[in-house]
Amino acid sequence: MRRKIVAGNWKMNGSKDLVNSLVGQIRSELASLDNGVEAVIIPPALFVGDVVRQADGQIAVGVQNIACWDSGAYTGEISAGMAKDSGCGYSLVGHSERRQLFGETDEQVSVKVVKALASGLDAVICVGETLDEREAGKAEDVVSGQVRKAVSEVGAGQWQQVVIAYEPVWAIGTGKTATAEDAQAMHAAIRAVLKSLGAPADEISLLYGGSVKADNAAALFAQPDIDGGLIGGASLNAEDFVSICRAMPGRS
Ligand SMILES: O=C(CO)COP(=O)(O)O
Repeated sequence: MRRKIVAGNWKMNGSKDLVNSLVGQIRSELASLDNGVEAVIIPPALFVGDVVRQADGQIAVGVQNIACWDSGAYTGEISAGMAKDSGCGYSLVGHSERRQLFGETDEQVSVKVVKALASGLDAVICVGETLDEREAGKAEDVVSGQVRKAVSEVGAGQWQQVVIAYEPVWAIGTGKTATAEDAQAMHAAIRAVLKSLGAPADEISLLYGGSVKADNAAALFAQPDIDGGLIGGASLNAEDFVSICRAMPGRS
Protein backbone atom coordinates (compact mmCIF):
# COMPACT_ATOMS: atom_id res chain seq x y z
CA MET A 1 0.00 0.00 0.00
CA ARG A 2 1.48 3.33 -1.05
CA ARG A 3 1.58 6.21 1.39
CA LYS A 4 -0.81 9.08 0.60
CA ILE A 5 1.04 12.32 1.25
CA VAL A 6 0.09 16.00 1.12
CA ALA A 7 3.14 18.18 1.74
CA GLY A 8 3.13 21.95 2.09
CA ASN A 9 6.29 23.67 0.82
CA TRP A 10 6.23 27.12 2.37
CA LYS A 11 9.25 28.20 0.28
CA MET A 12 10.71 31.46 1.69
CA ASN A 13 7.44 32.54 3.28
CA GLY A 14 6.08 32.67 6.79
CA SER A 15 6.95 33.92 10.24
CA LYS A 16 6.73 32.77 13.84
CA ASP A 17 3.25 34.28 13.93
CA LEU A 18 2.22 32.19 10.94
CA VAL A 19 3.64 29.04 12.52
CA ASN A 20 1.71 29.76 15.70
CA SER A 21 -1.58 30.39 13.95
CA LEU A 22 -1.38 27.84 11.15
CA VAL A 23 0.13 24.67 12.54
CA GLY A 24 -2.22 24.24 15.50
CA GLN A 25 -5.24 24.87 13.29
CA ILE A 26 -4.10 22.35 10.71
CA ARG A 27 -3.31 19.82 13.45
CA SER A 28 -6.73 20.09 15.07
CA GLU A 29 -8.63 19.99 11.76
CA LEU A 30 -6.71 16.97 10.52
CA ALA A 31 -7.25 15.07 13.77
CA SER A 32 -10.72 13.98 12.60
CA LEU A 33 -9.61 13.05 9.09
CA ASP A 34 -9.58 9.32 8.48
CA ASN A 35 -8.58 9.01 4.82
CA GLY A 36 -5.06 7.90 5.71
CA VAL A 37 -3.35 11.00 4.36
CA GLU A 38 0.01 11.94 5.85
CA ALA A 39 0.37 15.71 6.09
CA VAL A 40 3.85 17.22 5.97
CA ILE A 41 4.83 20.84 6.60
CA ILE A 42 8.05 22.05 5.01
CA PRO A 43 8.77 25.52 6.41
CA PRO A 44 11.92 27.62 6.10
CA ALA A 45 14.61 25.82 8.11
CA LEU A 46 14.69 28.47 10.87
CA PHE A 47 11.10 27.59 11.79
CA VAL A 48 11.51 23.81 11.79
CA GLY A 49 11.85 23.62 15.59
CA ASP A 50 8.74 25.72 16.11
CA VAL A 51 6.72 23.68 13.62
CA VAL A 52 7.91 20.41 15.19
CA ARG A 53 6.75 21.63 18.62
CA GLN A 54 3.37 22.84 17.34
CA ALA A 55 2.84 19.72 15.23
CA ASP A 56 3.20 17.60 18.36
CA GLY A 57 3.85 14.44 16.39
CA GLN A 58 0.54 14.75 14.46
CA ILE A 59 2.03 16.34 11.34
CA ALA A 60 5.36 15.41 9.81
CA VAL A 61 7.95 18.12 9.17
CA GLY A 62 10.55 18.54 6.45
CA VAL A 63 13.28 20.84 5.18
CA GLN A 64 13.37 22.39 1.73
CA ASN A 65 17.01 21.63 1.00
CA ILE A 66 20.02 19.90 2.51
CA ALA A 67 23.73 20.10 1.88
CA CYS A 68 25.87 17.69 -0.13
CA TRP A 69 28.09 17.28 2.95
CA ASP A 70 27.71 15.92 6.47
CA SER A 71 29.44 18.77 8.34
CA GLY A 72 32.34 21.19 8.06
CA ALA A 73 33.25 24.59 6.68
CA TYR A 74 30.20 25.16 4.47
CA THR A 75 28.84 28.46 5.75
CA GLY A 76 25.10 28.76 5.41
CA GLU A 77 24.44 25.09 4.71
CA ILE A 78 22.35 22.62 6.72
CA SER A 79 23.07 18.89 6.72
CA ALA A 80 20.57 16.08 6.48
CA GLY A 81 21.72 14.87 9.90
CA MET A 82 20.92 18.27 11.43
CA ALA A 83 17.46 18.22 9.89
CA LYS A 84 16.85 14.75 11.29
CA ASP A 85 18.22 15.82 14.68
CA SER A 86 15.78 18.77 14.68
CA GLY A 87 12.76 16.54 14.22
CA CYS A 88 12.39 16.40 10.45
CA GLY A 89 11.24 13.27 8.72
CA TYR A 90 11.52 14.58 5.18
CA SER A 91 13.69 16.68 2.90
CA LEU A 92 12.82 18.07 -0.48
CA VAL A 93 15.64 17.44 -2.92
CA GLY A 94 16.11 19.13 -6.27
CA HIS A 95 13.13 21.47 -6.23
CA SER A 96 12.98 23.29 -9.55
CA GLU A 97 13.69 26.59 -7.79
CA ARG A 98 16.92 25.09 -6.43
CA ARG A 99 17.78 23.80 -9.89
CA GLN A 100 16.89 27.00 -11.76
CA LEU A 101 17.81 29.78 -9.33
CA PHE A 102 20.76 28.14 -7.57
CA GLY A 103 22.16 26.00 -10.37
CA GLU A 104 21.64 22.70 -8.61
CA THR A 105 22.70 19.89 -10.93
CA ASP A 106 21.46 16.33 -11.34
CA GLU A 107 24.75 15.17 -9.77
CA GLN A 108 24.19 17.31 -6.67
CA VAL A 109 20.60 16.08 -6.45
CA SER A 110 21.88 12.50 -6.49
CA VAL A 111 24.38 13.25 -3.68
CA LYS A 112 21.68 14.96 -1.61
CA VAL A 113 19.39 11.96 -2.02
CA VAL A 114 22.18 9.76 -0.67
CA LYS A 115 22.71 12.12 2.29
CA ALA A 116 18.99 12.30 3.09
CA LEU A 117 18.51 8.54 3.03
CA ALA A 118 21.67 7.84 5.02
CA SER A 119 20.47 10.21 7.74
CA GLY A 120 17.09 8.55 7.98
CA LEU A 121 15.12 11.24 6.16
CA ASP A 122 12.63 10.45 3.43
CA ALA A 123 13.70 12.25 0.26
CA VAL A 124 11.00 13.98 -1.77
CA ILE A 125 12.81 14.18 -5.09
CA CYS A 126 11.41 16.94 -7.31
CA VAL A 127 11.44 16.58 -11.08
CA GLY A 128 9.70 18.43 -13.90
CA GLU A 129 10.08 19.89 -17.33
CA THR A 130 10.04 23.55 -18.44
CA LEU A 131 7.45 24.91 -20.86
CA ASP A 132 10.02 24.93 -23.70
CA GLU A 133 10.82 21.29 -23.05
CA ARG A 134 7.13 20.34 -23.01
CA GLU A 135 6.43 22.26 -26.21
CA ALA A 136 9.39 20.56 -27.87
CA GLY A 137 7.85 17.18 -26.99
CA LYS A 138 10.70 16.37 -24.60
CA ALA A 139 8.83 16.38 -21.28
CA GLU A 140 8.95 12.66 -20.68
CA ASP A 141 12.62 12.35 -21.69
CA VAL A 142 13.62 15.21 -19.41
CA VAL A 143 11.69 13.91 -16.43
CA SER A 144 12.84 10.31 -16.96
CA GLY A 145 16.45 11.51 -17.10
CA GLN A 146 16.05 13.51 -13.89
CA VAL A 147 14.53 10.50 -12.12
CA ARG A 148 17.23 8.09 -13.31
CA LYS A 149 20.05 10.35 -12.14
CA ALA A 150 18.41 11.29 -8.85
CA VAL A 151 17.91 7.68 -7.76
CA SER A 152 21.10 6.26 -9.27
CA GLU A 153 22.71 5.72 -5.84
CA VAL A 154 19.63 4.53 -3.93
CA GLY A 155 20.39 1.21 -2.22
CA ALA A 156 18.14 -1.82 -2.47
CA GLY A 157 16.84 -1.41 1.06
CA GLN A 158 16.23 2.34 0.84
CA TRP A 159 13.34 2.65 -1.61
CA GLN A 160 10.75 2.99 1.13
CA GLN A 161 12.38 6.35 1.95
CA VAL A 162 11.99 7.64 -1.61
CA VAL A 163 9.10 9.84 -2.76
CA ILE A 164 9.04 11.53 -6.15
CA ALA A 165 7.22 14.80 -6.81
CA TYR A 166 6.41 15.66 -10.41
CA GLU A 167 6.20 19.44 -10.65
CA PRO A 168 6.07 20.80 -14.19
CA VAL A 169 7.99 24.08 -13.96
CA TRP A 170 5.39 25.94 -16.02
CA ALA A 171 2.68 25.04 -13.49
CA ILE A 172 4.51 26.30 -10.38
CA GLY A 173 3.02 29.47 -8.96
CA THR A 174 1.36 30.28 -12.28
CA GLY A 175 -2.18 29.11 -11.62
CA LYS A 176 -1.76 26.70 -14.55
CA THR A 177 -2.14 23.07 -13.58
CA ALA A 178 -1.37 20.06 -15.72
CA THR A 179 -4.64 18.36 -16.57
CA ALA A 180 -5.30 15.36 -14.38
CA GLU A 181 -4.80 13.19 -17.48
CA ASP A 182 -1.43 14.74 -18.40
CA ALA A 183 -0.25 14.50 -14.81
CA GLN A 184 -1.38 10.86 -14.63
CA ALA A 185 0.46 10.07 -17.88
CA MET A 186 3.71 11.48 -16.49
CA HIS A 187 3.27 9.70 -13.17
CA ALA A 188 2.74 6.41 -15.01
CA ALA A 189 5.91 7.12 -17.01
CA ILE A 190 7.87 7.81 -13.81
CA ARG A 191 6.60 4.58 -12.27
CA ALA A 192 7.67 2.70 -15.42
CA VAL A 193 11.16 4.20 -15.13
CA LEU A 194 11.38 3.12 -11.50
CA LYS A 195 10.24 -0.36 -12.44
CA SER A 196 12.86 -0.58 -15.19
CA LEU A 197 15.49 0.26 -12.57
CA GLY A 198 14.43 -2.67 -10.43
CA ALA A 199 12.80 -0.49 -7.75
CA PRO A 200 9.58 -1.62 -6.00
CA ALA A 201 7.76 0.94 -8.12
CA ASP A 202 4.26 0.05 -6.98
CA GLU A 203 5.21 0.94 -3.41
CA ILE A 204 6.77 4.34 -4.16
CA SER A 205 4.55 7.39 -3.62
CA LEU A 206 4.44 9.86 -6.49
CA LEU A 207 3.18 13.38 -5.75
CA TYR A 208 1.98 16.04 -8.15
CA GLY A 209 2.85 19.71 -7.60
CA GLY A 210 2.12 22.93 -9.45
CA SER A 211 -0.82 25.18 -8.59
CA VAL A 212 -2.66 22.48 -6.64
CA LYS A 213 -5.66 24.10 -4.95
CA ALA A 214 -8.68 22.97 -3.00
CA ASP A 215 -10.76 22.92 -6.18
CA ASN A 216 -8.48 20.85 -8.41
CA ALA A 217 -6.95 18.46 -5.86
CA ALA A 218 -9.72 15.85 -5.96
CA ALA A 219 -9.43 15.31 -9.74
CA LEU A 220 -5.66 14.95 -9.47
CA PHE A 221 -5.76 12.63 -6.45
CA ALA A 222 -8.37 10.42 -8.16
CA GLN A 223 -5.74 9.36 -10.73
CA PRO A 224 -4.33 5.88 -10.15
CA ASP A 225 -0.66 6.91 -10.10
CA ILE A 226 -1.02 10.19 -8.20
CA ASP A 227 -0.49 9.47 -4.50
CA GLY A 228 -0.67 13.01 -3.19
CA GLY A 229 0.47 16.56 -3.69
CA LEU A 230 3.32 18.98 -3.09
CA ILE A 231 1.61 22.26 -2.38
CA GLY A 232 3.17 25.72 -2.54
CA GLY A 233 0.99 28.81 -2.24
CA ALA A 234 -2.12 27.04 -0.97
CA SER A 235 -0.18 25.51 1.94
CA LEU A 236 0.12 28.96 3.55
CA ASN A 237 -3.58 28.99 4.36
CA ALA A 238 -4.81 26.44 6.90
CA GLU A 239 -8.26 26.01 5.37
CA ASP A 240 -6.89 25.55 1.86
CA PHE A 241 -4.27 23.07 3.01
CA VAL A 242 -6.77 21.07 5.05
CA SER A 243 -9.24 21.06 2.13
CA ILE A 244 -6.51 19.62 -0.09
CA CYS A 245 -5.80 16.93 2.53
CA ARG A 246 -9.53 16.16 2.62
CA ALA A 247 -9.60 15.78 -1.18
CA MET A 248 -7.62 12.56 -0.90
CA PRO A 249 -9.90 9.59 -1.48
CA GLY A 250 -10.11 7.15 1.42
CA ARG A 251 -8.40 3.80 1.25
CA SER A 252 -10.57 1.20 -0.39
O1 LIG B 1 6.59 24.43 -6.17
C1 LIG B 1 5.56 24.03 -5.65
C2 LIG B 1 5.62 23.19 -4.44
O2 LIG B 1 6.91 22.73 -4.20
C3 LIG B 1 4.23 24.38 -6.19
O3 LIG B 1 3.97 25.70 -5.88
P1 LIG B 1 2.50 26.30 -6.13
O4 LIG B 1 1.52 25.34 -5.49
O5 LIG B 1 2.51 27.65 -5.48
O6 LIG B 1 2.32 26.34 -7.62
